[in-house]
Amino acid sequence: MIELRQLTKRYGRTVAVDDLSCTVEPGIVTGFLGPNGAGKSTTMRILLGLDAPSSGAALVGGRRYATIDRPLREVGALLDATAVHGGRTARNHLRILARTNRIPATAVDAALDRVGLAQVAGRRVGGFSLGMKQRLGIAAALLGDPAVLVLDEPVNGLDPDGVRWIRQLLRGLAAEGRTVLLSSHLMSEMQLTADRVIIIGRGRLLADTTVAELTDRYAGAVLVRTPRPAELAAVLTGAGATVAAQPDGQLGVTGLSESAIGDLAAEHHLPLHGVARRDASLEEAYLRLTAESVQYGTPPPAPAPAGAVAPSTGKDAR
Ligand SMILES: Nc1ncnc2c1ncn2[C@@H]1O[C@H](COP(=O)(O)OP(=O)(O)OP(=O)(O)O)[C@@H](O)[C@H]1O
Repeated sequence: MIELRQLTKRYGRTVAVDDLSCTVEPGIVTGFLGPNGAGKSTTMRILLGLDAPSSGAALVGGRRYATIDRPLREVGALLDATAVHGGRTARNHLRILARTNRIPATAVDAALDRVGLAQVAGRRVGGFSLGMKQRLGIAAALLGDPAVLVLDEPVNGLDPDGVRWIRQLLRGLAAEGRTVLLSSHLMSEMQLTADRVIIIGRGRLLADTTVAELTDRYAGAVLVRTPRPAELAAVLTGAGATVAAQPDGQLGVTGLSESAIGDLAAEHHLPLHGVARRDASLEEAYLRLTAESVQYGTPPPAPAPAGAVAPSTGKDAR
C-alpha cells in the first residue's frame, strides 16, 4: 500500500505538490493522472526517496522509502527507462542491481523472461530500442519481487503489441495482490488498464475514484432512436426533460432516466428503436475535470459567429 499524507513540495515559489493525501490500495491498478506540470513526477520521486518533501509524508508499506533496508524488495520503480548504462548488457545491468540489493542472481533471468527479453539478455543496452529499454526498466522494477510498483509512463515507446503486453502484465501483477501505481497521458490506455484513478492538477487532488464512477459522473445524454421523433420529443419535454436532435436523427435526452423515457414512450404508444446512455470516455471526464487546472493547455476554440448554431452532441448534458 502507498499512502500520501498531506504531502507538499515547494521549489522556490512553485508549489509542485500541494497538501496531497490519498491511499493507493493493493490488488488493483491505480492510474496517476494530471496535466503537464501537475506534480506527478515530483510525487513519485518523493515516494521513491529521490526528493524530500517540504512537509507531509509519502509512505510505502507504512514506511518512508529512506528507512527501507532493501528497497528493491519492497518497491519496484520505473521512472526513466533511458537512464541505463548503454555499455552493459541487459543481464549485467540487472545482475548489478540484484547484487547491490542482495537479491539472488536467479531472479535476473526470471525477470528477463517475464518481460520478454530473455533472447537479448547478452546484448548491450545501448543498442536497445526505447521499447526494449522500457521492458528492461520493468524487469528491474520486478527484480526484487516487490509488493509495490511505481511506474512513470511505462507505455512510452511501446508499439501496440507492447502496449497490450504491459496492460496484461500490470493487471496480472495487481491480481497477484500487488499495489500498482502508474502514470500515463494515454487516457484510452488508462481506461483499459486502471481500476481506480488519482487525478491531480496544480499539485492538488482533483479526484480519487474508480474509472467507472468517473466516466459515469460525466456520462452524457440518453440517446433515443424513434421513427416519431417530434412526438416523442414533445412528450419528453412535457415531462421536464431537455431534448436535442442529434445530427444522426436520434434524440439526445437529459433529465430523465432510460427507464422513465421507456415508460413515457409506452404510455403514449410511441415506438422506440433504441435507448442508450452515452458513456463518457475517461479522456472526456479527465479533460472536463482538469480544464481549470491546466497550466499550459490548448487555447479554447474561437467563439462561433453570431447566429451560428452548433450541432448538439449531448456532451454537456447533466
Ligand atoms: N527540480 C525542480 N526544480 C524546480 N521546479 C521543479 C522541479 N521539479 C519540478 N518542478 C516544477 O514542479 C511542477 C510539477 O512538476 P512535475 O514534473 O512533478 O509535473 P508532472 O505532473 O510530472 O508533469 P509531466 O506530465 O509534464 O511530466 C512544475 O511546475 C515543475 O516546473
